[in-house]
Formats: sequence, C-alpha cells, structure tokens
Amino acid sequence: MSDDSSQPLISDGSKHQQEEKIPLRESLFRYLGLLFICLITFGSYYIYDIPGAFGANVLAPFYHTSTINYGILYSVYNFPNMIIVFFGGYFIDTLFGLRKGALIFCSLVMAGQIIFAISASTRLFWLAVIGRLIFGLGGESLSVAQSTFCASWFQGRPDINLAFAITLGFSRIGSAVNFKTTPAIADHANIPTAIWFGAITCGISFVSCIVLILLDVYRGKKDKKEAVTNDPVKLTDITKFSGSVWLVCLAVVLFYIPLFVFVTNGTDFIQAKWPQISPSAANTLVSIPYYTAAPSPVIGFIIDKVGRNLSWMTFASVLMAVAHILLTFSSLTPYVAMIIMGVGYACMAASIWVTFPVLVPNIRLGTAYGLAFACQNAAVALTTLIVDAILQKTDNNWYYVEGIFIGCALLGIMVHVILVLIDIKEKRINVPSADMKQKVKEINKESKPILDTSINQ
Ligand SMILES: C[C@H](NC(=O)[C@@H](N)CCCCN)C(=O)O
Repeated sequence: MSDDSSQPLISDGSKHQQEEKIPLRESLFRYLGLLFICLITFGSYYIYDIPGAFGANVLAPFYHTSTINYGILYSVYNFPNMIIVFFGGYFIDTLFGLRKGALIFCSLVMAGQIIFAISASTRLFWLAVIGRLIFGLGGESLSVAQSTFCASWFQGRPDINLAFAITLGFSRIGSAVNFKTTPAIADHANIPTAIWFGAITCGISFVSCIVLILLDVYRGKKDKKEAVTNDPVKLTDITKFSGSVWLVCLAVVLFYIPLFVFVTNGTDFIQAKWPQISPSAANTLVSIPYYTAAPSPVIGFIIDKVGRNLSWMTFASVLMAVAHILLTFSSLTPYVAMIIMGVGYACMAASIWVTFPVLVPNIRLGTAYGLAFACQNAAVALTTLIVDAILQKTDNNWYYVEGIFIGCALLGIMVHVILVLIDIKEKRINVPSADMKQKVKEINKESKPILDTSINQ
C-alpha cells in the first residue's frame, strides 16, 4: 500500500487547498455536482407539504374522510422515521453505499408519490396513506444521503458551509413553491392533477440522482480515494460517538422542535392571538422561516469566511428563543418574530450540519446524519402529539405550548454553551474555517485503509 492511500476520502485536490488556489475547472465540477445534490431532494421537499397546501378542510372531504384522519398523512411519514432514517444512514455506510442508497431512497419517494397521485385519481384514502408511508421510507433517508454527498464532495474545501446552505436554500424553495403551485394547479385543473404534478417533481429528482451517481463515479475515479477502509461500520459504533456528537444531536432536536412543530401548527396560534389576520396571511406568516432559508447561502458564504460554526449555532438558538418570547409575550406584529425565527433558521441550517464531518469520520457519516435525523423526527413527532393533547385539554391555551417552545429554545442555548466549553479544550467546531478543515483531515487519517472499495459505491 502506498503512503498515498492512507488518506481516506480526502482527495488530492483538497489536500493542500489551504495553501493552494483551487483551479476553476475543479470548482465548476464541484458546483455541477452540487446542482444535482440539490435536485435530488427537490421533489421530496416539494411533495412533503402537498397535504398542507390543500389543508384538512379541502383534502378530508375530497377523500370522504374526517379531518382527524387527514393528520395520518403526516404521521405515517414522521413516526416510522423515528427509526427508519437511522437505519437509512447506517445502510448507506454499510449495505448499500452512498450511490445505491440514494437511488433506492429516491425510487421510494417517487413510488410513494405516484401511489399518492393514483389514490387522488381514485379517491381512495387508504391508498393515499400507503403512498405517504412509502414516501416516508425514502424521504428522510434521502436527506441523509444528500448531506453525506455534500460532505464528501466539499470536504476539505473552503466553501463547505456555502454548499450545505445552498442545498438547504434550494430544498426549501421546493417547499415554498409547493404552497403556491399546488393550490393554483388544483384551481385551474383539479386536485389529482396537482398531486400528479408532485410526482413529476420526484421524477426530476430521480433523473438528477442518476446524473449525480454518474458524476460521483467520475469524481471517485478522479479523486481515486473513496471510503477505503478496514474499519467496518457497526451499529454499536454510535456508542463510540463522542459526547459532542450527541450534544449536537440534542441541539438539532431542541432547535427543530420550536421550528417544525410551530410551522405545522402555528396558524391557529397566530389567528387566536391576532384575530384580524386572515387564515391565508397566517399561513404565509408561519412559513416565513422556510422562505428566509432561501438566502441562507449568503450566511453559508460568511460562515466559510469566518468559521466558528458553534458561535453561529448559539446565535441561532438565541434568535429562536427571542422569536418565541416575542410571539408569546408581546403584541408586536408577528412578522418581526417570524423574520427573526427565519434568520435563526438560516444561520442554524448553514452551520450545524457541517459540524458532523468534523466530529465523525467519513465512513460513519451516514450513520451520524441518520442518528441526528432520527432524533429530530422522534422529537418532532412526539412533541406534535403532546401539543395536540395540551391544546385539547386546555381548550386551546397556547401559553402552555409556547412554554414548551421557549423551554426548548432556552435549553438549546444551554446545550450550546456546554458545547462551547467542551470545544475550548477540543478546538474542533468553534475555530476558524481553516482549523476546522484541518480537523476533518485528522479525523479521517485515523481510519486505516485497505483495498476494499465496495463501501460507498
Ligand atoms: C437540513 C434539514 N433537514 C432536515 O431537517 C431533514 N430531516 C429533512 C426534512 C425534510 C422535510 N420534511 C432542514 O430541512 O432544515
């Protein structure tokens, strides 16, 4: 084995980037890859909120079912993903490899949406539930594959935060576009056509996935060093993850509860507190954080320059707490709080996901992202149930619910402070970008390579 091969997953091209200028051709190639990395989840982000774009009052009568059953279209996605997404990430690292895994998950997303569309054409609610379930089997794991692709294509480069932020901005454009196009298509044509249109977006993602795989094969040949390791990934490896990995997972949970659960349920809160705001304006208001995620690449670009991801994450948690405190205790227009929340989301999303490649070697990156997404899904699904129960029991007293959101945000700040204290010693994720990149190289050098290239293919 040559000395050279002892640099798993770190490409020659990226080895000396700190000292050398990256050739334009190389950057163009990475950004071409990034375009397809973005596109693979465009469909899944677009279709996720198709039921939400119609709302229970439209979709339930369409399927001749109750508004309570409507919620099943979301829970069959979220609940299985408390576990499935973890195995999705683990299988990426072990059984499937990144490329095959992405293709399988993309196929599940498309198949699920086609079944959902058939259910709309036949008005069979049980078929809609099956479609959403199959979508869920692939949807979250596809996001794990996307993060893993992004980490491996941009690792060691000075623009990794930007790359992650671009994928998020692009995906969230998918979510936002759905809220506009789905009702518009249904108005001009009908509900099944709007849902079939979702299947087309998944088709675009599927084709993009194939193109990405071809590009990744080319990149593999070019970089020559792909996940070559004699250090097999085991399920029990998660017990060896450092405390910081678990704390970052906790930070994910504590940030995304007051975000995702609020966005899904917040319309009623806005209307209860500001009755003068119309239902459609309230809908737009709560989805402001998703719109503000679109310019998150600008924040990613800045983080690339200054580094110190942990400080950005802490700042984002503070903004989340401020936003919910304003929503709850002030009569200031809710637009201010929602924009603050959106800026917080853009900062968090551009900084937190990039910390995993610094804390976990590449060969376990899928498992780590899977773990984080599984914790996030479990927390969001359980909190949604708790919120529903509290609202029912207290006759829609939103103060209790907001108490949960504020509590999560404040705990999130504490977790970040603990991470900062740990990092003063470890110097991994609250350091300038160049030092962070050096840490990524070091953590990957620790893996011992052999000539088995089956994993990650
Ligand atoms: C980047 C982050 N991703 C997630 O939270 C994933 N769980 C995928 C969510 C897909 C939408 N249902 C994000 O979107 O902020």
